[in-house]
Amino acid sequence: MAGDSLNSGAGPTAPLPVTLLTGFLGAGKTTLLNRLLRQLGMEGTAVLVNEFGEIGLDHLLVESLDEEAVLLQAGCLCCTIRGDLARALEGIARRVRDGQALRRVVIETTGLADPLPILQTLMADPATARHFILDGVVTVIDAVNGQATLDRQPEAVRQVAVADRLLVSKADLADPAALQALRARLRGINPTVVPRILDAAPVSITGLGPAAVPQRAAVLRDWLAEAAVGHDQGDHHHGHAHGDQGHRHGHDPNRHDSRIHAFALRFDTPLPWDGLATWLEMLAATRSDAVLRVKGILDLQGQERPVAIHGVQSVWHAPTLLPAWPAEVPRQSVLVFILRDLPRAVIEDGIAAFCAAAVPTVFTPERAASGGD
Ligand SMILES: Nc1nc2c(ncn2[C@@H]2O[C@H](COP(=O)(O)OP(=O)(O)OP(=O)(O)O)[C@@H](O)[C@H]2O)c(=O)[nH]1
Repeated sequence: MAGDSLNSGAGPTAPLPVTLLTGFLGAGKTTLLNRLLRQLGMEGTAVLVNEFGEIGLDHLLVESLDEEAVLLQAGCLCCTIRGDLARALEGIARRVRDGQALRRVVIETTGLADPLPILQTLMADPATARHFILDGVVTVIDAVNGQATLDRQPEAVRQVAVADRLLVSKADLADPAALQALRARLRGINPTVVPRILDAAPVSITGLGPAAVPQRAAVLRDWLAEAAVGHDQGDHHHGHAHGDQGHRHGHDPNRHDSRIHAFALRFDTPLPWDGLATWLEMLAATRSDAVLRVKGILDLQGQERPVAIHGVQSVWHAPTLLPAWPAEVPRQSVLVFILRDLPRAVIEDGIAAFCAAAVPTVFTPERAASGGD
């Protein structure tokens, strides 16, 4: 069963992918959603809209949703979320059982929402985790107000930090220098994602993996390439799991961002599942306050296929075996960490120590599901 530990239970069958669409108040989430819902491939999208305040209006502003839009009860999604969101998703699962051709869910959060409790609900609630899988977190940042929002609002920084895709809106209203400064700041908070400007070009908010269980090699290739961007920010290449101990801490010039940082680690030789899983579980159990999100594609000892893992604070989704390594991508593990007040060296040293001490084992999903031996 998902939601307990990294070694617990097999994944659900054919779960509906869920995209979390965040961004601060007025950033342009609804505008983007309206545009996306008209795009090919977005048919069968159920939209959950959450609002802050007495009267919800956004669901009226989201066009072309018909019966598929569900307005979550007024109230801050991150505060009152667990029951409401789980119930709303349960309703969607019921509709699918009744034969409605729903293919994905988009949750548009209130601008004030902290995305983490929402992610936790998706993964920790057993019934929810059976029917749904997190596809990705998409965060919209307003090019005009983004900097000021990040200065003032810690939740906006968290929205950027945990994002799988960063989309900058209102670039048409911002001057180029300001836009550049904003992009640099976003890269500082989350160097594992390349911010994209929202312009007339087609944009996708789906298949962001690894949580999406990418079935297409192209998705996996793009994810690995983008996550590797984290190396620009003082990362280094790990020759092997217990290799180089050298490291640099991310130096963030923005004081309001400085508690949260994201980086990617890369390992060229196959990792021992037991050592890595034990370390990650221990980390999540003891420092769930500091571990906002972990995601990765792994090359594991004794396993020919890539394995996707992802966790939010102390909650882990069951590891997923992906179809194959794309031909043109070097086989290597990429692990992305989004941390608060936890030095990168703690992660690097912990992984190195646990992997060095691990007895070589063969990873299989069944073995991971049974908790190891
Ligand atoms: N010029 C310009 N205006 C935009 C752009 N994106 C959104 N807007 C405008 O910004 C305003 C807010 O956009 P919404 O899509 O309602 O923003 P939101 O994030 O859903 O807002 P809340 O639900 O209040 O958090 C609207 O007036 C949009 O027309 C953009 O790229 N350029």
